Amino acid sequence: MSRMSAPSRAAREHAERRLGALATPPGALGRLGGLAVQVAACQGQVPPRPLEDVRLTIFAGDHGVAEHGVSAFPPAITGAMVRTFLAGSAGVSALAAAHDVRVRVLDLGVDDDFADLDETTRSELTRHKVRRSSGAIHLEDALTPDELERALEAGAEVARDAIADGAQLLLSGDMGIGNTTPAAAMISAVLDLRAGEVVGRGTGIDEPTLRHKTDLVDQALDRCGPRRGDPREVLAALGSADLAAATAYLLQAARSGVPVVLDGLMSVACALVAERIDPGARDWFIAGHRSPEPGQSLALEALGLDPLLDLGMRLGEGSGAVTAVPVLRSAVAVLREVALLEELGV
Ligand SMILES: Cc1cc2ncn([C@H]3O[C@H](COP(=O)(O)O)[C@@H](O)[C@H]3O)c2cc1C
Ligand SMILES: O=C(O)c1cccnc1
Repeated sequence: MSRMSAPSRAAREHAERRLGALATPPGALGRLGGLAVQVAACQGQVPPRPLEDVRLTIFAGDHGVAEHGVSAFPPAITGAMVRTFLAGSAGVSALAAAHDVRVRVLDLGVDDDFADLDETTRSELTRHKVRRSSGAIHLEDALTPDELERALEAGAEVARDAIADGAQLLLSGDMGIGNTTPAAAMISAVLDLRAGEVVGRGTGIDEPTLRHKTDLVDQALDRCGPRRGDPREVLAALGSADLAAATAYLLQAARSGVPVVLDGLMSVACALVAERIDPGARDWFIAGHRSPEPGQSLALEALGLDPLLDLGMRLGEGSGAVTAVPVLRSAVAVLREVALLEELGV
């Protein structure tokens, strides 16, 4: 049974009336207007509260399929990048610092024991760890049923804890060499497409590698068979611990009535699965940006979401979502602070 409720219709209508009454020509704020109305509807409050507490969770994990020649980079990069997030010096770290977004990285399935980290950092990083790497999806399921349950519970708990601690807006990010392969497989399965329409170049693979990656995704889809009709089976067969946790995180945010900004391919693949698990979740999702990955645009279209930014970014990590945060804050500011036309006294 669905535990999803819709954003407040009363607040939406109130926000639309306020938007229409602002001291601006009708429609002059463009998409900022609709965005402000969406935030007000999600918060159930007009004008909406400023988005002060904004948090990104990066779900990290390795992928068995990455050992089979689908990425331009080796799997050892995943653990190295996790250490870079912890040091605050990754691409997304710079963006998050610029836009006052708190970043948390969690190891759901990195093929690394992080024995070099101090005990506090290590236990915080790995407390939700499900396994080291996930199954190579063209050969075997990514997760056992028990691992899937643990990953789903972890993602939900992370969102619940952040919200209980005051988060007003959540963002989801990813780290895991090879993860554009399971993400493309998940999107292909849900949208019932062959891999050729969905698979993209990820970190920048060449033409022969792209053909090989596409073949492996088709093999994974064939192996999955009719189970692809069930979104949870899609996560277990074609996903990973990190992608399952990210899906549950998005779902929990929606169920708790907190809006989420989506990022690139991985985040949007998880959002698509979340919407299939609990229809209506998408009303709580805001598409931060468009990635050049074809699967990301296909999934956004299926979700009925129009991304805020289109900067050609294909980094992942939550970087596109973080870059969209100032646009969202701008939308909230205009609905809160702009005078009403009637106050002009003309
Ligand atoms: C140094 C480096 C930093 C990254 N940060 C995010 N990704 C991104 O690239 C990976 C997905 O692409 P593929 O499926 O082609 O491997 C993921 O780790 C994603 O987060 C990175 C990749 C690299 C190499
Ligand atoms: O769409 C993304 O977020 C993306 C694309 C390529 C590599 N990493 C992430």
